Amino acid sequence: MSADSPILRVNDLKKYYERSGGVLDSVLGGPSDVRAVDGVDLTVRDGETVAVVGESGCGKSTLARTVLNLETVTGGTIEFRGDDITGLSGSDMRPYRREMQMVFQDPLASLNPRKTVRDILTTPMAVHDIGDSQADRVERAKDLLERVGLKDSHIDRYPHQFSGGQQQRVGIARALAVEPELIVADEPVSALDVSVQAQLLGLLDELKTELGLSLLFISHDLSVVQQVADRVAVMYLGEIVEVAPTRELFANPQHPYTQALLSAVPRIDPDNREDRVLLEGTVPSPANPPAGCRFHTRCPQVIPGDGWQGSQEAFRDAFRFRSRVEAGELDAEAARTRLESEGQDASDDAVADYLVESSLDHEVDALPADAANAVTEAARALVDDDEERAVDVVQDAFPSPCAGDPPEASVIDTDHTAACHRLTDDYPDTPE
Ligand SMILES: Nc1ncnc2c1ncn2[C@@H]1O[C@H](COP(=O)(O)OP(=O)(O)OP(=O)(O)O)[C@@H](O)[C@H]1O
Repeated sequence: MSADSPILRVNDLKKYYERSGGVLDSVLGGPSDVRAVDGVDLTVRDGETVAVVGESGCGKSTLARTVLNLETVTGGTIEFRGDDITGLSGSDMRPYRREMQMVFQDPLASLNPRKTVRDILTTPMAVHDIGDSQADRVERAKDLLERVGLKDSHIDRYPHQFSGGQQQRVGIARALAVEPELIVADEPVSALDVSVQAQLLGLLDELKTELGLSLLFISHDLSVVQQVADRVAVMYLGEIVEVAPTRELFANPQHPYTQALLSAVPRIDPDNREDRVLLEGTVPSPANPPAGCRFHTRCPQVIPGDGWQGSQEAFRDAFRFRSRVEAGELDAEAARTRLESEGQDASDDAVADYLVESSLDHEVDALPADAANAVTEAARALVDDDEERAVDVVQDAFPSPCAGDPPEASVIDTDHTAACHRLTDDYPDTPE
């Protein structure tokens, strides 16, 4: 191991889950893998807390587990202090298991209900030859309990005899029992009340400083991340889209996804609510991620193709329509049933109009004339049950470079990179 190397470095890390082929898969030409983590580069330096944030389903937990070799790696490498530990298991992984410990989201589920805290803390010590005797290990366990804010007299309690916050303290003590260098904490406070969260975040920070620990901290909650992290990596659909020192990320977010996540945090900049960016819809399936920039289907700043005559807002509206057609979300028959049940005109023209009106934020007339025609034509194709033509029409009418090549990471500042086409020279800011 080299002391100069970062404690953890992952390079182009991939974790794909195989999907078993169902009926739908055979129709669609075979199952595609779930690309939960898809080419992640990430470094944790000595004594640093790096947070990974993103919405549910972005692959954060999979990244945490894969880094610890708790999942089989599909591709890429994991280095601990410069040693390649990719794919190690059993006795080869054992020395590293001691150095890299995990704290889980649900403390109760992660603690054996039939064991006392004494067993929970001393067993891993015995496994890793820590302590000269069982008596020594028990003394260490008592010290640990005090260190995490519990009492040494708690040593003979069972997990269910503690509150949620206390259980998580036991979970942290267990991780510390083997004197690790790195803790990977997966949503360690999200199951707890806000006041308890604050206490535990304070504890983690104290322990980090006292023990010189490094932390990889997984969270969906940016207000939590702001309190604990030195650097933040923003994850979307299996990829890291932006990395920056925490203060820099909050002050100067560059990726539209980061901007949207930040604007949804109630505590940040409450006087500036008009800047709020709505993050629409949910994360697309990692079995079939969008081409190009994976965020483009939800991105408020999706770049118009050459020749677009309208505003950015109008393009966003038209592009959202395109994405919904591509995703098969516009159901002409359901629209017809609805119109019929409401006693309204349910002719083909009326159904097409309904599909258009219910999918656009603004009146269709607010689009440039060609675009309005394309939207109407695609809706008519859907009414005619010709989805393929509808997709062709919207793709021809509303091209975007964001749906082409994936964006490369641009360097914004020291330690700050973001991967968005808008940040490259090829696509300077489009005027509103
Ligand atoms: N064992 C598995 N088999 C198949 N797919 C999986 C498996 N584990 C996770 N996935 C899929 O991988 C993707 C990423 O999941 P993951 O739990 O890592 O995301 P996350 O960002 O941690 O979300 P959450 O906060 O909800 O746990 C999801 O689409 C999930 O359904």
